Amino acid sequence: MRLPGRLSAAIEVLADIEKRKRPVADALKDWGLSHRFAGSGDRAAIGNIVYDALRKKLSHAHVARSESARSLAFATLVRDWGENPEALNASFGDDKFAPEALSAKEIEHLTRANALVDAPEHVQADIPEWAQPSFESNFAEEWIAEGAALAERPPLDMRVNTLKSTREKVLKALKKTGAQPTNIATNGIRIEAGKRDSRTPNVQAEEAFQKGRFEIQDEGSQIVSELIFARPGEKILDLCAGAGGKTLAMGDMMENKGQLFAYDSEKNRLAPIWDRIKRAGLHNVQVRQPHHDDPLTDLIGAMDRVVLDAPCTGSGTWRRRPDAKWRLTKQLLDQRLQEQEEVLSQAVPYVKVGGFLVYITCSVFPEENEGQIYAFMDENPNFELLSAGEVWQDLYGFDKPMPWSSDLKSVTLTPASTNTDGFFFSVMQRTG
Ligand SMILES: C[S@@+](CC[C@H](N)C(=O)[O-])C[C@H]1O[C@@H](n2cnc3c(N)ncnc32)[C@H](O)[C@@H]1O
Repeated sequence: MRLPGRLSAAIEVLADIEKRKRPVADALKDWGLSHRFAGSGDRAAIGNIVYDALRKKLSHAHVARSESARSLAFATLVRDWGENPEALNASFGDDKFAPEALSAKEIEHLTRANALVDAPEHVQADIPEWAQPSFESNFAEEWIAEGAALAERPPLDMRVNTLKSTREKVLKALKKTGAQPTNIATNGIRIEAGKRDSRTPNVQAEEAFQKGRFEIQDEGSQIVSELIFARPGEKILDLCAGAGGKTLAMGDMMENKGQLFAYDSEKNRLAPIWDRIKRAGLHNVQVRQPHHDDPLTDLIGAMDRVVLDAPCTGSGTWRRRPDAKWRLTKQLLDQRLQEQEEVLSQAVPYVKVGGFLVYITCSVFPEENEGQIYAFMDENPNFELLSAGEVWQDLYGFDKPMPWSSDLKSVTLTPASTNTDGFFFSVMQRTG
């Protein structure tokens, strides 16, 4: 397929997503199944147009003066991919798969200079209007830039498993992909986001991945995992372990010594963890599944650290899941806040006196972050907020990009500040 056919396909998929309110991955998969002639390059290019269109849905619609699937797709090509509208029209001439050519009016809109100057601020930031107060309170005058950075394409990040390899060796194995060391995370590797129709390399097909020498993990997630400061020999409960991204990173930091307990209230979420543990060569992880008898009673009062990678809105990952950005509602945020309160109080009994409670989210909303831990400490005066700064300086020194911090203790990573996904990290010590 050439670009005109790919553009038509992207318009079809975007219309399907809008009409049936379905996740983008499902809509793309269905399109692929019903168009088996399309090659992997076509699918990647169509996916890129669809994801880019959704990332900047509001600003594209403002510029194009229409929210239609057609307008979003064309705006993506002109604003993000640098296509010239007249040249696009000319390329449609002999292509039977091309969409209808752009009208003079459409071209006028798409090429208007400074088209976002008169746009409402949340449109400039490409975030839902209801989320504006949260962004403003978190990021002050930087909030539009922070929103806009969450609307860019993300890189592909990997964490080297030091139990099995070194960063140098994995970099060598992935040389042809253009992989480079990450800027902040100690053992991270990054393949920068491509432009236009470029394909992300399938690193999971590499021998180094199959042999457990690296895992896919965003650099922000790697950084918060390092900040947990898991030490060899400790006992640590990962209470919201899910598929085990943080579990694996902690296991590596613990050098396979001590005991890690991985639990999640949703059995299905734990499903990938066994394979991942095995591939990583970890021997010190016990997976505990939900059970009608409490599966964690033996851990009460015994944990050096309890890690809460809490259920959250995922607003820090909007670059990767732009459709979730538009599906999120204030009601869903309120639901997550309730779950976070519950999981925080659930964690308390397992933390030994002198031990640490780590609270992490992949959200940039202060309600889910500082709001939760300060409310928790009001209720639990035997927990004291520590500064993540010291560990940060030990690990990364002073010359790396710095995260946001409203209290100089907890930290918020963002695409605009640390060039990572958005993450919140805080650590509290149990004093009594
Ligand atoms: C952000 S995800 C965890 C991601 C995972 N730690 C990783 O790094 O791949 C949050 C997880 O918390 C789980 N969860 C929600 N409420 C919980 C609860 N009360 N107790 C334990 N797990 C819970 C969810 O099922 C979900 O898998």
